[in-house]
Amino acid sequence: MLASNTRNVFVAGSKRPYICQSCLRRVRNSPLAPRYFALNTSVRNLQTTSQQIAQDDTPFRKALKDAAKQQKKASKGAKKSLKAADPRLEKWELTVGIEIHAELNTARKLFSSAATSLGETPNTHASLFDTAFPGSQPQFQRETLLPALRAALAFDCSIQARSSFDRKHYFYQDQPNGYQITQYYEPFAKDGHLTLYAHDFPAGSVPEDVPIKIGIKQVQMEQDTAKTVQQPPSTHLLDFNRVSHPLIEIITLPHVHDPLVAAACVRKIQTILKTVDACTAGMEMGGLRADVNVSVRERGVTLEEGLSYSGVSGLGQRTEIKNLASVKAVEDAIVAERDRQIELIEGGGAVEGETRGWTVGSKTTKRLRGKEGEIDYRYMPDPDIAPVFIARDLIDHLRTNLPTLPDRVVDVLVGRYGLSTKDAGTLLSFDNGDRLEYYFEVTNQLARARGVKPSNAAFSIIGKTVGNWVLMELGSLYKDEQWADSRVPPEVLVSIVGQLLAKRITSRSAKKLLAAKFEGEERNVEQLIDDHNMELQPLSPAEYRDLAQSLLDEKPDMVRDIVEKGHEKKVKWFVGQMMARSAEGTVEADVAEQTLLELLPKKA
Ligand SMILES: Nc1ncnc2c1ncn2[C@@H]1O[C@H](COP(=O)(O)OP(=O)(O)OP(=O)(O)O)[C@@H](O)[C@H]1O
Ligand SMILES: [Mg+2]
Ligand SMILES: [Mg+2]
Repeated sequence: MLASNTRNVFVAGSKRPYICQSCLRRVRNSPLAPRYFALNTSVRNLQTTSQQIAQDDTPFRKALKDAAKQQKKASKGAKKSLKAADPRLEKWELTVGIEIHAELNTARKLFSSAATSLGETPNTHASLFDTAFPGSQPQFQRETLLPALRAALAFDCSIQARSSFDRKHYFYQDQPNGYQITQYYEPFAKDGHLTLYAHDFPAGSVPEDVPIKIGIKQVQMEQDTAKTVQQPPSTHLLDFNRVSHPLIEIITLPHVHDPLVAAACVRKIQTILKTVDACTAGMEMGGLRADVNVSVRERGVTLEEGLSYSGVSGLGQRTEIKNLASVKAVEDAIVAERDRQIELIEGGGAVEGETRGWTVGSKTTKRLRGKEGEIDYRYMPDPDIAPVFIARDLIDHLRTNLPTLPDRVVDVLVGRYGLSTKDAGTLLSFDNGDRLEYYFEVTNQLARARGVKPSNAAFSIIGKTVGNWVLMELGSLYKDEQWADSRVPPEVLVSIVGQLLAKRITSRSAKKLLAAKFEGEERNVEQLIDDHNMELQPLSPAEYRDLAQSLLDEKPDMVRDIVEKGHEKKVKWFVGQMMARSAEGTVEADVAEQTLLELLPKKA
């Protein structure tokens, strides 16, 4: 039916057939156009319901989120044992190389003018070429290069003036052409790097040898595959919306020697891609997938017959763990595979070149196929796609207009916004950059409202205060929940922190206001302050002193602990008591603390 609606014509001067666009539209709009393709294991059961797959899409995303949550829980207990020093690691060195596949943020597919899709009705965003209709031809969409180039520039790659596309053959239901179009012989970007600093690691797990530089061998463009949705027991539904969505593959050199460094590396790549607006979504939404290649070798022993990869020699035999969908999975899979390989070698065995899989929450990687089962991809230049030439002025323009990269953002957060390096790193790594954007929005709005310029010293006081509220106070409200700006919009936090800085309310009142707005309170902040009589009516200095003194007199033991044993935290307990025992809006924590410190006896 499709064939009778379609005319293949040749454009003058070109040997390439192309599909007439009006035919294409007619076919797409035809009630006979299939909405999705479904096959069971015997490829018999072709079905045509569109709602079904749309419904299946939701649980898939939910499953990803649930898996991430479960994993977070499971990892809490495992954390300690990961960090405990393993004596075997003094003998064996781990080596890891990472391949990251990231969906580019583009309007069109890589080789057709079909629009890319983000959860739309299945099989509504695919051209004839995308579904490998006989005679259809690729039409490289030049603008898909732009996010790819921004990403490669952010990794300091050398952009190649000429690059080209190749066919990588393998047969699977999600690959309608029977080959994937990728860049094997001439990728568009080579020889980049990524540097990891202290702020790229969670507090408490910063390696001693930071900064760590990891080479990036190349960045290449390629097509994504169709999405398969399982319908047990034996049906697989295919959604071609994703097929030929432009991807980049970022390939690191085998320069990583620690699972935590691999995790930081993936996290940072994700943050950089988001910063330069190259990627549609983070790992949690399936927009980024990682393969890790793992080997071990004995320290201090030169492996004469060791393997080489792109100038790095003396390596142990690698195995590859495919399709990891979270940073934690990257870390855990590497630990499990490293330990498996060491055990195998120490037991007299040898590591085999294999492709392995990893399931969230499991303790070991699982063999998928061995060397003998490796596919011969039969790479060949794609004869239907002309080479790509990238002009120097385009590269210069993109480089000049690249958004500020994360390392520079950390410098600014520390230098201008007054945050600690740790808080700056935390802000940067949370919620795929959304919390950082929120922080900037609140701080800048608040500074404008108070007439404070970024060059002014008072700016960093505002920056520090907002940092505390965004990370600590809001952080504790969100706990395990997904971050969403809309819960407490920036202007609401601006209003709460503004009232606090203007000394119109105490920090206790501010926390109550924040919690109320977080829970969906509809009245605005001003109204709530009025309705609940929260406006600060500060005690006089004499009233502060009387209150503080009466509390100190009640607890002589605690006073002794503070004065003689230096238990400074107990001062905070007194501050809390002063606030608890007075009316809302009468005691400010910092004035209370100051009064207590003045009244505490001095050490003899
Ligand atoms: N001995 C080794 N130990 C650890 N990592 C290695 C070793 N040899 C190569 N690697 C890493 O393996 C990865 C190889 O990726 P590359 O895309 O070049 O090839 P591939 O994995 O064979 O191809 P495909 O894209 O089909 O998976 C790189 O990240 C590289 O650093
Ligand atoms: Mg690869
Ligand atoms: Mg690989």
